[in-house]
Amino acid sequence: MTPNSISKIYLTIINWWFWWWQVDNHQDHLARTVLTISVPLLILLWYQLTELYIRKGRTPLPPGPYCLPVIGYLPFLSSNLHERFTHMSHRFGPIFSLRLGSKLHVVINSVDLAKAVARDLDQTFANRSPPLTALTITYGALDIAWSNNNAHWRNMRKLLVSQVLSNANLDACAGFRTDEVRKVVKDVNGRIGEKIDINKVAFDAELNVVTGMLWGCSEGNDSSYIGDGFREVEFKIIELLGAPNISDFIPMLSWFDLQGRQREMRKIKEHLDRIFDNIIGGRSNGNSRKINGDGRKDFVQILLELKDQKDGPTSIDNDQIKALLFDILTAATDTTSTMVEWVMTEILHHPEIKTKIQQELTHVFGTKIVEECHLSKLTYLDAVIKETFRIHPPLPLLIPRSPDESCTVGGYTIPKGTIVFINVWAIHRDPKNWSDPLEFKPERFLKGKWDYNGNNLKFLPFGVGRRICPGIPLGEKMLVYILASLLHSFEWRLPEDEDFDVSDEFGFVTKKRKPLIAIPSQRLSDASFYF
Ligand code: HEM
Repeated sequence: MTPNSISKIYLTIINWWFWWWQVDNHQDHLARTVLTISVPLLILLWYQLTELYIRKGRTPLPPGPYCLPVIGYLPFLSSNLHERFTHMSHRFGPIFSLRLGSKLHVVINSVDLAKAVARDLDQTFANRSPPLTALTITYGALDIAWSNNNAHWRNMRKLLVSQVLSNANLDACAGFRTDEVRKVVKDVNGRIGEKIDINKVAFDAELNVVTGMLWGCSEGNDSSYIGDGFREVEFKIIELLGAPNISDFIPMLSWFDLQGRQREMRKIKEHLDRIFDNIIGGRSNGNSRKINGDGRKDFVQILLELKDQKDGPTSIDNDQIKALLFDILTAATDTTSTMVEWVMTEILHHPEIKTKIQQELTHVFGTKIVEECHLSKLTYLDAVIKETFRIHPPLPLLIPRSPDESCTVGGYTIPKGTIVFINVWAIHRDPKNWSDPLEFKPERFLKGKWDYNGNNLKFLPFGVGRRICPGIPLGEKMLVYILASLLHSFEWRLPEDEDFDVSDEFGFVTKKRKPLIAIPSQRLSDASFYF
């Protein structure tokens, strides 16, 4: 049946219905009322019976709450999705499903089932199902994070890992990190006794390191391209990526963009587009192609050369370059600064832990400034960072995955195209996995071997399987370097009027609800280390 004939039938029924209601016949009154109520009920019953019939003999869907027709469970979701899902897992079990609008969602809340999805069926569950805001900002999922598991994704990920995040390149770019972290120490020293937004300090440092690695210049530099206010732009992007959008759940409404989310994201995309066009345009004018001081090409240069090899197996186009630059900038900055803020919050909340970290720092660096080459000796600080990741994973539901065929997990069917969350927040706080899970005890990470590579499925702050974060080596280095420098060079205290607050706010990156503001004082006796 064509859509045209369906709409004709639909219009005829509506016309007939209205005509009947307008007939002034009192005998029809009761019949009309009964029919008006019973027709929707019959449709609902028919829908449920059809579902039952289709599913007869098949493994059932995971259990879950009752969902309303059309809108599903949407009206009952609270804003802190990670907490809500964790509560629901206590009621429905380690795997449950819910329909949001017309889309089926499944939430995985246990180590065993996370293993089934991200290890045993890793290949099947390697697709994404990007929300419309993500499609808008990534040129239609041409980036890495939102792309499906295909040749393009493999090519982009390989490029990032081999050209930006390889040990050789990270070693070669050590100068960027040293310069930026020293700049942080100098800037903070210039604001002794003042209130400092810790997230901003860390964000700017990470942004400068990453732009340095990508196109050789940092913010505040004439040729940084990024300009002021990138942090605010990025916060807006993260907000839009995590905010529920009716258009995603009820696709027939997407055309109207009722909440204006796609419109807002399109504006941001135009802004970023201009920045990336400037960078690419600047290089395309022949002689201004950028080579780093030591003779190595920076990442933009490598990408442009690949672009020149038109139709080659690894050639890429302008939009793909921009999507990749977008991914790296946003994936690296907000996560790292959010974690620096959480770690500093927990440390200020636990003075005995701060003392232990500073003793370790004094033991390793004496009264001198922190050097990157000795960071691996900071085992206690490393344990504190890991414990903070356990309690406050910045992506508590990771990035949702989607199976490319129907499959069975934990005895339940997960249909092709379902949106699947791995609830790392629940796994990190499950008493089956951790003793006293709500207590902040870094010592638990001093025993045994813990890393961020998803080897132990009780601890997954960077994800697991083939979609695991490729930025672990850079993220880890920057976190330890910034934190060690802030804590070795300065004493920190909260402003008098500030209460401790460890509450979070769910988002694509889940941040502290209230930004951490702290006041520094000098800690090193030799003032020359601050300049
Ligand atoms: C503290 C720092 C960071 C944290 C906590 C973090 C966390 C994560 C998480 C949880 C994921 C999703 C993994 C999954 O779905 O299983 C992810 C994906 C990703 N991250 Fe990171 N990340 C950090 C730093 C970085 C850095 C520095 C980069 C790059 C320079 C980066 C690039 C990416 C990319 C490209 C993806 C998508 C991977 C894919 O879908 O194949 N991240 N990250």
